[in-house]
Amino acid sequence: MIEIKKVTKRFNTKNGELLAVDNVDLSIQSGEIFGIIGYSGAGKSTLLRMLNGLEKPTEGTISVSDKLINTIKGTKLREARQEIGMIFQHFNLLWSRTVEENIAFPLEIAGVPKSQRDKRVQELIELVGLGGRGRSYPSQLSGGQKQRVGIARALANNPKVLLCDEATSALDPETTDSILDLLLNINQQLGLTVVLITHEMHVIKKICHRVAVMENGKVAELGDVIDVFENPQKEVTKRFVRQVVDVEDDSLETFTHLKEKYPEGHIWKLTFKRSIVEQPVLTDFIRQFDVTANIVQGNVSQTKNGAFGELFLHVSGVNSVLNEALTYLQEKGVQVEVMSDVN
Ligand SMILES: Nc1ncnc2c1ncn2[C@@H]1O[C@H](COP(=O)(O)OP(=O)(O)OP(=O)(O)O)[C@@H](O)[C@H]1O
Repeated sequence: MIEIKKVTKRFNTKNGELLAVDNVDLSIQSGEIFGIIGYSGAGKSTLLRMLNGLEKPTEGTISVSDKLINTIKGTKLREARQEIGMIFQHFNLLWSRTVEENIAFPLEIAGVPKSQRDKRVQELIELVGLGGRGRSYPSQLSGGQKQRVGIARALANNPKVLLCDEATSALDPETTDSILDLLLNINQQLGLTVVLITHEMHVIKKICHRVAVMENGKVAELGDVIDVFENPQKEVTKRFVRQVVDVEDDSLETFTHLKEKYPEGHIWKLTFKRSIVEQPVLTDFIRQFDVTANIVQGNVSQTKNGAFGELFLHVSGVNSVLNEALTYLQEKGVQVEVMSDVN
């Protein structure tokens, strides 16, 4: 769907040449939610803006739906852009126009007749959950509602790709989640390809299938979100993963602490990989075996491709039953470490 080949972007500044994007190769599949994360200045916005021709690469090629975005101009570029919607951190709405008029704007530019326009606007208002707010002005809306208008406007011409430039960075955590849920729904309902840039790992964790980590204009790491979370390679990636999961191995400290707190019984450390947490393994384990088990500490993260993490259980019961229970968990694919028999 999107092919970025050997793309470099240099800017001429008064302090000389600045390398913003450095020889990037990326291939983004149709229907995928692809995240690009990096700190300020990493080159994310420049890369995103090259995807709809707002910037031209200095070297390399960019194709979206088989159209070479970096070479086409004029009408051809305008037509190609109708297939690529974009939303922005600060919404970029027209303040003197109502919600309906904002959403209708790209349809007017595309020459869609008024009756079709009105119908499409109403569909979009429903799709983004803004029913009843069509006649409001942007100044009368909350941040989340403004971004919903931005999304409706970006979808007006039925694009194949939606580019999201820090779309939730100006929103509070709860509103961020509701906008991310909306993006996820749109991706599933319409099969839309979504490319988003962010500096928040939470955003990547919640909705992306794959992620590229950018640093100094280069892609430092690339992979399925769950693989990157489980096994970050580069220091920059580890820093991002730490925003949402503590990747330091603090098991020993945890164990010492738990042993003091629970002098009787046993402490088991359960490690879950991928989607196994979603299976009712723990419920079955407690139902089937005559053991007492309490979750005393845990850090399980849900990503788009499954969950992973660790749980510390305090268990007690007859040794033979405990052994059976342990075997059951291991057979279900849960890694169990008996940290020590403390009684
Ligand atoms: N039009 C421009 N002219 C000159 N330099 C630019 C221009 N646009 C971006 N840059 C520079 O290119 C580098 C990459 O910027 P870019 O905005 O792509 O990074 P970013 O990762 O999106 O960061 P941020 O989140 O702060 O926007 C920065 O050093 C920036 O100052």
